[in-house]
Amino acid sequence: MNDIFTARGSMLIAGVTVNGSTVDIAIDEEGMIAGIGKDARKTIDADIIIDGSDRVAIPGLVNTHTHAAMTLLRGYADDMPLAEWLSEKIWPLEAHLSGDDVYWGTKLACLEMIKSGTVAFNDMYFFMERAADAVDEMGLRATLAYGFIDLGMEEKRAAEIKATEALVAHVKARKNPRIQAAVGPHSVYTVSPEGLSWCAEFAEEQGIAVHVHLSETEKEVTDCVAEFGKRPAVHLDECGCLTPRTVAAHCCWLDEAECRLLGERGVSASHNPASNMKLAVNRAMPYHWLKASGANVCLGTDGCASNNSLDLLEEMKFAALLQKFAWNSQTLLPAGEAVAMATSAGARALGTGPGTLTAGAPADIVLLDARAACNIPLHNTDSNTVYACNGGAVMTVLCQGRVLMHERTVPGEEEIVREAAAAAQALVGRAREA
Ligand SMILES: C[C@H]1O[C@@H](n2cnc3c(O)ncnc32)[C@H](O)[C@@H]1O
Ligand SMILES: [Zn+2]
Repeated sequence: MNDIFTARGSMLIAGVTVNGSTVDIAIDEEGMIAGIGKDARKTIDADIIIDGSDRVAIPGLVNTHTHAAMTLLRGYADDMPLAEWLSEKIWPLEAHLSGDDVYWGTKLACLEMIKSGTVAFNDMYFFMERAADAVDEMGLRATLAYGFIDLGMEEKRAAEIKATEALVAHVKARKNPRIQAAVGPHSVYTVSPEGLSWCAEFAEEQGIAVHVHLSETEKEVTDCVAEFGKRPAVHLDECGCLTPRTVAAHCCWLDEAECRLLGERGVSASHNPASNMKLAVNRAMPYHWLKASGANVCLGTDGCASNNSLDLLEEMKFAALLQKFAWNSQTLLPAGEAVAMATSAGARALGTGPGTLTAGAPADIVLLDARAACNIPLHNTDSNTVYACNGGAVMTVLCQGRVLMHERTVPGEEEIVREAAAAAQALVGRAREA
């Protein structure tokens, strides 16, 4: 079994179920899908064969908003409103974070994401050079942003600019095609207009993404209107932060005009339903307005302190249910659209390919257990994937044709669990002593 993690060459996933049909998926030496269909095995001379019988293949899932290393803060502070949660619990603990914490926290996040079918994620946090080490070793794709927070202070802004420039230079120097840098202005309530404008200009100059929280709570909107005389999306736009390279997380309290603005600017809007419900932000993303506007609506989990897991299969169900419930519409966000949010829309947001199982696409593939109770009967793959299954049904995960998990085994799992648990305990200990 170990060979499959290190073996390189062409690969065949034989006799796997895709959208109700039994097909082969051929993968070339570059990790691209060479062919998919009944005759796909003829397109390559496979070095490795994975038995796809009793498996359902779906595209790899893409988590478009998280703070990966917050796995270490899982369960540390629950059942609180966002402003108090951040200022009284999360930020005081994060003040004691070390680079090693971020390394082990991100390794744990990668492990959890792989185990639940995620192949790519959009991350915003601190000590991101160490997050890059973790991603490198775990084999997923990631877009990494330093969480830029200047709180309106010029001195702090200079430090945040330095940290952002350093991360971008570091990621570019690594030359790992799976890892990209982004600029991460945290939000309109933690970053000054000068800071937001610098982030927008630097991202444009570097040709990289902008990752920002937007309109998560009603307080964010009322405070923004009181301070700047405009709503958050308009404010971000005037600072240059709304572009086709932007991923805006949450978007709960956008009005209809702001949704149109996001559509006009080609923004990706990341829906994070579990975090929004847990923090009781009291309004669901207006998916119907964003969809009508042409914005690219994708899916995220947010961090493990507000979710408290990183399972996009669960998140698809939360999204489909929350939209129906909040907007009183049984037809809103059907299963097929929820799958597209977590796959093709996510891949578009992060620029990682089409996010589909098609010839010429990167072989980012998840094999679900077709014999698991959640897949019996298999009338409709999208329905079972969204409404019945969770990450426990994921058996095998490939990213760019490389096997990251097979038959639920991920290399190095025991060490990651042990070291991440120790890091979390030591972090809380340091904060208590301070
Ligand atoms: C990068 C910083 O962002 C913080 N964070 C984590 N979750 C959220 C959220 O839902 N809204 C706003 N900010 C959040 C994280 O703790 C870091 O400090
Ligand atoms: Zn967040």
